[in-house]
Amino acid sequence: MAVYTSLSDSDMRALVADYYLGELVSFQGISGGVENTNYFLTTTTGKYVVTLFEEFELEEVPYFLDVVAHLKHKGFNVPAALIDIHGERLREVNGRPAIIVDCFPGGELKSTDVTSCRLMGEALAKLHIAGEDFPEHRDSHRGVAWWHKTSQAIKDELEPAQAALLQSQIAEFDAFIAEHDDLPKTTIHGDLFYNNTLFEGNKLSAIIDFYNACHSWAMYDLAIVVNDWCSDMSSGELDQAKYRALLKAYLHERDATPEEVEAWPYMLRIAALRFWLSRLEAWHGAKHDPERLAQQHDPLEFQRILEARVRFAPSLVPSL
Ligand SMILES: Nc1ncnc2c1ncn2[C@@H]1O[C@H](COP(=O)(O)OP(=O)(O)O)[C@@H](O)[C@H]1O
Ligand SMILES: N[C@@H](CCOP(=O)(O)O)C(=O)O
Repeated sequence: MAVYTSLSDSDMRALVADYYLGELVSFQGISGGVENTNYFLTTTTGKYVVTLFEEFELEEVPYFLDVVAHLKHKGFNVPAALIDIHGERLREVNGRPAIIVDCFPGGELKSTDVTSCRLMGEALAKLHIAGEDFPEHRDSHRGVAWWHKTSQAIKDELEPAQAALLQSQIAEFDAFIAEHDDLPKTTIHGDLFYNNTLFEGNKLSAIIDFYNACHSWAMYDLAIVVNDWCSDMSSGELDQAKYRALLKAYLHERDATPEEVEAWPYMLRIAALRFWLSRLEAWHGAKHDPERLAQQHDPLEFQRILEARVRFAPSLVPSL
């Protein structure tokens, strides 16, 4: 279970007393996520989620809270931090930065289908348009500099063919992006896997977990979404019906420029590489701790997706 920082009953009571949330009724650690500690919290006024940030220090968190506040202001169902009795939205709890947000209705999808892919494509395009005028521009903490550093640091742990694949893909992307530094950017989610959405029946009820948000290429974010929502995880291959539904809905809301069409195959590959690498890093970091290792996502899934996109990367537009 991904509860890295445990909260006792008295910790939680003290926390709740600092908000206008009535009395504590119950709380329970949330399994599922791997980055932060999350608790479901029930009080006499409703249901909430407490998040303790495990990867960021206090001063790094406001950017992410600002992104969510911006999108909420524009009408998206996203988890904005609640304000406490001191007028603050961010505090430290047991040494970690912490927030409380509303708990949204709905549940995680067990798997994606054509309908959910269509809804995601439409919502993602609207998110990208809404993020264009967000004034804070933060680079990704798992962006170009990170994948250079991490691929170097981890290469000796890999099979020679894996290390060669990583290096060749990074070099190919570097060469492409050096010639295309004006590719459209916006505020992106950066980790919009289907387990970061909630659905009520056939309705997308919320988008959560904005802690990989950054200012980056819209096509990179779209590729992150496509690789997770539209891939067969056992082979890495794209499900063409889901893929077409997601792209058609996205492009209906937001036109792609010719440069974005050209960038698309590179983005599919580098987006796969980014998650292969973060999973490899987490896997190797946890390998001496069986409990933590058991919580990690399988790196091989994204190696297979990358290999599949190297074999065949579809174009953005003629697929419709
Ligand atoms: N605001 C929320 N409303 C409802 N469920 C939530 C909310 N925030 C998190 N969850 C649940 O907790 C799980 C883990 O949260 P997530 O933010 O993905 O964790 P992590 O930051 O570790 O990736 C989600 O998959 C979802 O089921
Ligand atoms: N989506 C990433 C992992 C991000 O962490 P999570 O806590 O949202 O699962 C992946 O699948 O590698």
